[in-house]
Amino acid sequence: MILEIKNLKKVYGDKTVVNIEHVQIRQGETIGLVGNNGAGKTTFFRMLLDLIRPTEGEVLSKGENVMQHDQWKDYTASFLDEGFLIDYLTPEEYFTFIGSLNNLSAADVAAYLTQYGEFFNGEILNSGKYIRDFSKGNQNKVGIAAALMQKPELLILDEPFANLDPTTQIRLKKLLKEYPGNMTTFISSHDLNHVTDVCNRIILVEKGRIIKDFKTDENTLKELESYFSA
Ligand SMILES: Nc1ncnc2c1ncn2[C@@H]1O[C@H](COP(=O)(O)OP(=O)(O)OP(=O)(O)O)[C@@H](O)[C@H]1O
Repeated sequence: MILEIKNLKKVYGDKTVVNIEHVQIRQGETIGLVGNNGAGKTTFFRMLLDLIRPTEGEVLSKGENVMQHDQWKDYTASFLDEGFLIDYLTPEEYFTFIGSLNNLSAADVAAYLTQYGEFFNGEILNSGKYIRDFSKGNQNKVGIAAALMQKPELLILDEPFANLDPTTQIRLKKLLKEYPGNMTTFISSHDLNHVTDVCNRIILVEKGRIIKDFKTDENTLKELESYFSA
C-alpha cells in the first residue's frame, strides 16, 4: 500500500472542509477525485503533500507519516498550481533545475523533453520566454511535464485538464494511460468524461467527506453524471 489516510480533518473556523475517516491506496491505482467547487479536493491534496497541517489525523506514505518523514519526497511528484513553478526561469531552466533535484543530468533532461514534443505542441521549448509570460494552460503543461519527468511512483495532479485545449487534454490522457511502470496516480478533475477514462477508481467527495469510492466500469460516467445533475 502506498498511501493510507487515517481520520484526516481540516477545520477552518467553524467549518470542517476535509473529514476523511479511512482510505487506502494501493500501488498502481489511478484514482480520480471528483466533487463540486469547495468540496475540499485541493485541501486534501495539500495535506497529502504536507503543504498544510491537518487539524487531526494523519497521512501515511508507505507507512510513514508525511509530516514526520521526508523519504516520500523521493518517489512523489505533484503539480497543484502555478505556485509549483519558478516564474522567472525559462521552461528549459526550470526543467533542468527540477532534473538536478532528481539526479538527472542536463542531457537526461534534454532527452526526456524530446518525448514531450507533441504534448508541448511547439509552444514551450526554445521560446526564450520566462514561465511567467506563458498562458495558464502552457504553464500547466510545464508543471505536469516536470512532475512526470521525475518518474514518480506517486503522482498527484490537481485539475490537470483545466485550462488545456482539447487536443492537449487528449494527449495528456494518453500520456497518463500509457505511462510505463507501476505509477500510482491521484488526480482531481471536474471533467467526468476524462476522469472516468483515465482512472480505475473514483472517489467522490462532498463537503470534505467521501460519499462514494468505487472502481470504474462502463456505467461509471452515467452514474456520476446523474449524481451531479441531481
Ligand atoms: N486557508 C483557508 N482558510 C479558510 N477556508 C479555506 C482555506 N482554504 C480553503 N478553505 C475552504 O475550504 C473549502 C474547500 O476548499 P478546496 O479549495 O479544498 O476545495 P476544492 O474541492 O479544491 O474546490 P475547487 O473545485 O473549487 O477547486 C472551501 O470552502 C474553501 O473556501
